[in-house]
Amino acid sequence: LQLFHDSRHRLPPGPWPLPLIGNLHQLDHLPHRSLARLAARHGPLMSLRLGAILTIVASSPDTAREILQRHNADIAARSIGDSMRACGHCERSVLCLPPRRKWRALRRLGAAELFSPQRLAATWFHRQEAVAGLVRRVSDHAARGESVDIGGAAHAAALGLLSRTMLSADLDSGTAREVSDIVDEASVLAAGPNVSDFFPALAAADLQGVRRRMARLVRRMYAIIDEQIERRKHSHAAGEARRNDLLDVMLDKEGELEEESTDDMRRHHTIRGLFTDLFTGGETTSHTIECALAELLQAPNSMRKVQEELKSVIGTKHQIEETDISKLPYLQAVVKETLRLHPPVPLPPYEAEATVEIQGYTIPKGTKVLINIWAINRCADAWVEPNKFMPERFLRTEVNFMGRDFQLIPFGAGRRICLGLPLAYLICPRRPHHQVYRLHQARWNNHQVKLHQLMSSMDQLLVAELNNYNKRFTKEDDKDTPRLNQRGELRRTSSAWQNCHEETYGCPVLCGLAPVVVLRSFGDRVEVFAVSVSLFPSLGRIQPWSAHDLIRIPYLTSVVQTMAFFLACISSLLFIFLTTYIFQPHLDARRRLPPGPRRLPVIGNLHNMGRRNPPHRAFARLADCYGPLVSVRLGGVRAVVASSSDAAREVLQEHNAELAGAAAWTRGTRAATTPTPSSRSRRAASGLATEAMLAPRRLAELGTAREEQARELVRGVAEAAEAGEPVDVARAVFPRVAGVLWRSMFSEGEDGLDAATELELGDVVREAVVVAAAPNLSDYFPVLAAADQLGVRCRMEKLVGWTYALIDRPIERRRRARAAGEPRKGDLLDAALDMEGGGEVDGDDEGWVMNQDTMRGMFMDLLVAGSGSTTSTI
Ligand code: HEM
Repeated sequence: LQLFHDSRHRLPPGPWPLPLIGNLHQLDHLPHRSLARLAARHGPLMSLRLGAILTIVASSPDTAREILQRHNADIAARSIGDSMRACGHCERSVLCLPPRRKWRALRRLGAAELFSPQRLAATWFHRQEAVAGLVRRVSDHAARGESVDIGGAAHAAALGLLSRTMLSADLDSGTAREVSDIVDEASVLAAGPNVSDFFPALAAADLQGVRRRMARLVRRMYAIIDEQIERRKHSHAAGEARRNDLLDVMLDKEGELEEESTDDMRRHHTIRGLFTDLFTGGETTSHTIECALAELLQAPNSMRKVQEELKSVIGTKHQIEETDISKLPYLQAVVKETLRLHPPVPLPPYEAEATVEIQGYTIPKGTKVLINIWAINRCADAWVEPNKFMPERFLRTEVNFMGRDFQLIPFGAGRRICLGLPLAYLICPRRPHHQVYRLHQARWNNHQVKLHQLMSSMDQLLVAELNNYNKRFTKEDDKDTPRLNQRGELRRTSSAWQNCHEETYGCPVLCGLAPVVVLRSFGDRVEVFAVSVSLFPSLGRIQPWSAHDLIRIPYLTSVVQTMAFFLACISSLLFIFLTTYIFQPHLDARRRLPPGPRRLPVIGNLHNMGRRNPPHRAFARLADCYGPLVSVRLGGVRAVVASSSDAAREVLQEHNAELAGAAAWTRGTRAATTPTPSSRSRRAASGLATEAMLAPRRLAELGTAREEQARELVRGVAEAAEAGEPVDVARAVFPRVAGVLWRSMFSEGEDGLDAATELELGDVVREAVVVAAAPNLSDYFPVLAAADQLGVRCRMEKLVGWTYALIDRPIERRRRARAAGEPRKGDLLDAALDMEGGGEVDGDDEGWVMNQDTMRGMFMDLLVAGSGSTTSTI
């Protein structure tokens, strides 16, 4: 139904979604790449359904400009992943907050206290120290001929730098390691696919446990930040000098930024939120440094040019100043080219806060909007050989990443452009050049840099996971099984493996959905490939996984397994549903039912009903073949049709006591607001109606009103006939009949029901008759009734609601008149009000009470049944 709903909007083009999963099957472990491939086929503004979420993806500089510049006022809110809701973090995170007062205040604070030119100038020595420490570490390793985990070292240095800038102090080594681990794990959790993000209705269940794991990390991070806050408060209390850093400023402004709270999770929540975001920002910087070095190691020419530039500008100087950066154009070009090819945030997610039109297409309010920075930065129209690492391209162009040139937006653009851009701008160019310079001096042999050592420290987690797979899927005592050790190196346990060039692991679990990990060894070099065998064809192909991609294996698996679990649940339900309907005809055949046509599985005899003829005619034809008492199966409902006077007498006279219940198949149209009438309450209501409305005395009293209505009807028809116009008899008769019934029930004339309302009442009652008589899937398959696929109950509810509101008016007026002591009118309404509160409550479902609801139901039934049948007779 959602897909049907989408097709009615003028959405941008996109791949055809499957029911339930939408286009999820077309995404693989690197969604920005899969989306870029799809965009090449469907265009730079593309719509998809990711599970239940309508998503628009912008993949070209022009579409990004439209969204982040022209429509930025309407598309500036974040689409928040479920993991970010852990411990309410999204309510205090500048990353997630909607673009309103608090978000503006936090951004202003960050911009003024951390990233303003004055602040950055005042804190240059912190950066100098952090970089010097990193360089020392790298050169020590290099001097000893040891390999270095550059990602881990760069991340530690970035965190050190951030803590010095925010807290004017280093975190102790244990805490720094813990923060680094938390940030690593949190980034993986937040970036990994999560079923809750694609099916928000399931979010409460947190099926993959992502929110739970994130909550543990957030709580730990908040505890570390709280510790720093407490320390600072003690130092203030002890009269130590203020440091005027971000923490001091935020403590001063805490009163303005948050309400006082005694709740432990809400204390200092603004400081906790902002500091957590800023610590997380450090990861992007180390990722960039790592990628720049990885690219340089694979491009000897570029490496040589950087080294020569450094030699000529820096010479024998041991320390490099920030002012030197402007004299190093080639190094700057290397950083820009790295950010172009490897943006650390490739798909920032937004949400449309209003419906907007872009390039003639509609983006409805509430849609998720993804800016595919990865695809935009590689746009073939903007760049020559877009996938090649060519820093030289930036020596010839003024293009910059400050958010104005939309062909290069690694930091995003518009109102939500990266908050840390000024800092990142200063530290990114410095680090690679320090490292390259030192590596060169120490004659570091780049053969020693193994692929996995360039991974960030996140890969430890992956290695543990891979080992888990190995343990689970291979025999523990199998000596031939190569294992990855904790440092990510392959342990070769036998000579057989030494000679083997390819080995495959994995075993099919749950519908064959487990990943198969393939390790290839070429002499010294190890490459890791993964193949995922799944129900989804696009996941089934073999894909080479680079070191960076490797981390995604467990996450891809978890989402695929969760999806598989759901598919298994849904297919089981479908299986039960189908088998029930398939076997029902066989069960029927074993009972001594009246004769009837052969039933088909699932639909039973629905096909015998014909598409055009009304059911009574179809049943009459069946009676000609099978006799006056025919048994049929209408979907899931068994029915017996009586078609002769004898059969009717047996049903309506002899067995009337047992066969007087309402047909089961009226369930689908029964509006939720209508109380289910028990047979006793129905009997009571019909007794009341016969006595108070249809008694000869009462009918005689209303004779004049009926005659007046008939005269008006004839007058209307005659006028139309004179003018030569056709007359819709049903439309003319319905309001008259409904009007007569209204007067009989409530004794109200023009004063109670004016001509316009009478006409509307006629239309509503007429529509209710049509809706109730139309075929409805819910009547034939009661298990589907809750879903109301054809929307029949929903339509009926609207009509019933309108009529109930109308019926309430005379009831209210009469209550007031009776309270004021006005004389009784002796009509059905008076009789019903006399009985109010009375009834027969005997505990079982046969009990009933006369109350407002019973009255509404009774009056509505009389209106629909009375006017429907009378009009069709006329
Ligand atoms: C190479 C370094 C970095 C890159 C490439 C980068 C990239 C990005 C990108 C693409 C966004 C999303 C922008 C959008 O939604 O349009 C972002 C947001 C953000 N970044 Fe960075 N970033 C880097 C470094 C940093 C650093 C060092 C910090 C802080 C210490 C930081 C803090 C933030 C914050 C707080 C936001 C959220 C802004 C908001 O939603 O209002 N970033 N970054």
